[in-house]
Amino acid sequence: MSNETILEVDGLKTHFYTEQGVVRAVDGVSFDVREREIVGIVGESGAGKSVATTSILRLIEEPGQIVDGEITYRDLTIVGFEEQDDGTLTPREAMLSNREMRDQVRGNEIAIIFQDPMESLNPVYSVGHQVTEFIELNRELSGGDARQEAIDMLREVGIPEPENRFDDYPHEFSGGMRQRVLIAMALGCRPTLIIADEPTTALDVTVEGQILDLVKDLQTKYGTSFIWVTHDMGIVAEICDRVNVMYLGEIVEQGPVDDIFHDTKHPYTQKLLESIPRPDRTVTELDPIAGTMPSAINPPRACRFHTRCPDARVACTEVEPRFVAVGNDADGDGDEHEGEHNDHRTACIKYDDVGYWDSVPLEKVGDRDIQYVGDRS
Ligand SMILES: Nc1ncnc2c1ncn2[C@@H]1O[C@H](COP(=O)(O)OP(=O)(O)OP(=O)(O)O)[C@@H](O)[C@H]1O
Ligand code: NI
Repeated sequence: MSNETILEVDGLKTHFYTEQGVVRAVDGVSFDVREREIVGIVGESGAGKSVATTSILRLIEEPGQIVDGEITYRDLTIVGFEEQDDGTLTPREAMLSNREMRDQVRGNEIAIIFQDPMESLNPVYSVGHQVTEFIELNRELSGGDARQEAIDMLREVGIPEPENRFDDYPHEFSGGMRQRVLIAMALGCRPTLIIADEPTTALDVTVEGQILDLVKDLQTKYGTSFIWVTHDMGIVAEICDRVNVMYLGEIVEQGPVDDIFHDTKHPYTQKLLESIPRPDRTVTELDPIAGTMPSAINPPRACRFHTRCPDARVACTEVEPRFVAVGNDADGDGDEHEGEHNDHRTACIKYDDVGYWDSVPLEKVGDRDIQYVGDRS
């Protein structure tokens, strides 16, 4: 069974023009979302996960700008450019206006849930009022019908006695309950896709587990697709169907969750997997990924992960990795085309025929030697 693709992101670049330089927050990212699936975006802080998802809703603010790529939602062009004679890119005619984004896409087709419910909920209005208003804004429901729908949705997300809690204010709810309210709000608009940006990060593990269970149930019941942003591979394992692993503005590996976990290709993905919290290890025992993420203003050339990669060789500082299909070579004949029928892909030159294996490991050459390697970027 293969579900229809509803969202397609192709070569997206979103940059921030700051005094320090151009922050290449999202730098050529491609992925898609199909009907009824939960797609993860995972990576460390600063990888570009939030910038990528806010780009989808066209909520990027100054000094940020979407500078290249295509984003298509069903037959709607959220982002699209055409090249002018002088080589510059200008928005295509078909690209939705800001008004069309507001009226046709945001809320009613694609809804977003943020990490901190207190930022999304207004402290001076009751929870019930806010859910009702949001539903009125995004659906053809008003007055008593919207109120009833709000109550139904609050019940649906597990708020006990929603009629009695309707007039309570956000501060009268616990963190987990507030997160449920946001899910009720999003769901009440019957969107096709919900983008959830680390919505369980602030919650304790038990409450987080309850929210994840709730989302899985609702996803099955309503058939909503999700993009789930997280830094935690454990959460990816729990709820995602497919996942995109992001590092420094790029996707380094993508594919079905089973493949990513059991046939891991990219060394960065491997590191993320090793850092999953486990009951038998305390937080301080987690394997941290060595070093910190370099700046997105001057990212390392060629493979951006080479400065922290345990497997890095000189070639990794020279050759820009291509995104290659890495599906199982089931018959072991080394047929490189076999993988093209599989949607497991990675951007690591180990899996491309560009000289990685003949190259000298970086640890065997001093840092200074690297600077003399010809710049190919
Ligand atoms: N308004 C802004 N101005 C300048 N740089 C920005 C702005 N917003 C984001 N960035 C930069 O873009 C990069 C990606 O940020 P983003 O928030 O998408 O990361 P993230 O993967 O969501 O991280 P986290 O897990 O911490 O939420 C970072 O280098 C960040 O500093
Ligand atoms: Ni973020």
